[in-house]
Amino acid sequence: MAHPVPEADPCVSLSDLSLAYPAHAGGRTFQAVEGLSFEVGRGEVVALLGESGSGKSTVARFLAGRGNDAGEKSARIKLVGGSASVLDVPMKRLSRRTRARLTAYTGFLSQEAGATLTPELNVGEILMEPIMERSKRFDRDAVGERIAEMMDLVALPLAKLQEYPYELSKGQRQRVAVIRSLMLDPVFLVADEPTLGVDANNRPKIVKLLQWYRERTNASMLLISHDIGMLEALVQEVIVLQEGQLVGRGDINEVFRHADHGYVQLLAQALRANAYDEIVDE
Ligand SMILES: Nc1ncnc2c1ncn2[C@@H]1O[C@H](COP(=O)(O)OP(=O)(O)OP(=O)(O)O)[C@@H](O)[C@H]1O
Repeated sequence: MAHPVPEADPCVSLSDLSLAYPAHAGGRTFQAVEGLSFEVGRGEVVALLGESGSGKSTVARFLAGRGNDAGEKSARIKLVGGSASVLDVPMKRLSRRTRARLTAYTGFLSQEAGATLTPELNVGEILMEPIMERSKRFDRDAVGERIAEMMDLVALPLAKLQEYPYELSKGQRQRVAVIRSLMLDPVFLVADEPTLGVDANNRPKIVKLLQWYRERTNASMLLISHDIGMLEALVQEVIVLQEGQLVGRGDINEVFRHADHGYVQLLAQALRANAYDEIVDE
């Protein structure tokens, strides 16, 4: 049985990978990703960019080992071509046990994670839950200190630990979700739009938390984000998808400066209009 290797380099490797959603309601299998090849080196932060429906979340969920998590069968992601490995674990036909081992090392922040916090738990319980599920024996003081440090970084007062999700603002809920995704010290973090829907004042706090985490742990990350502040602060390489295929890839500045694909040019223009100049002018 494959065991995840936390120090694997590359941390993620895809070769000609194709992913599909199963046929349902009389429809046909839908191929969401086609012939995708890239690597994420150990300690590297890669961003996946692309328009809505280009396959970013599908890739993210699959690589985080959560391709089968969705309740409905129709939302389960199938590897239908090529190969992928994460922390040296081949992703084809993952057994339940191997998947559980892998997800102990890979953090996942789903899109709109803040909206899916368990309503019956207070923030303290929500943050402790991943640790409690793993083992009842842990150093409470050390965990408490880490939670306090992360709360401080994202400017959440400790009093919030007693509050329930409905008592928090959307941005506060999202910050709690980001902290939660880091609670098990993932060596590989997959984050789908971590700052989406968070107001401009609070977005840099999430960026700061992820930067702090990376500096502390040298974790590898796959980020889906069109947030300039986040790309600028964290990302070395970008991968651009369109209709499930790779249409641009490389150093963030190079890709946008020398975009030879129509969509990449459009994306670069859109990002530039949102202060991307700050990056390219450096
Ligand atoms: N559960 C599902 N069943 C069938 N098709 C799906 C399912 N989820 C997504 N898709 C399809 O797969 C394609 C890729 O979707 P995906 O969510 O990965 O794109 P995305 O780039 O993350 O989009 P967004 O930026 O809007 O989140 C889309 O055409 C989408 O309609």
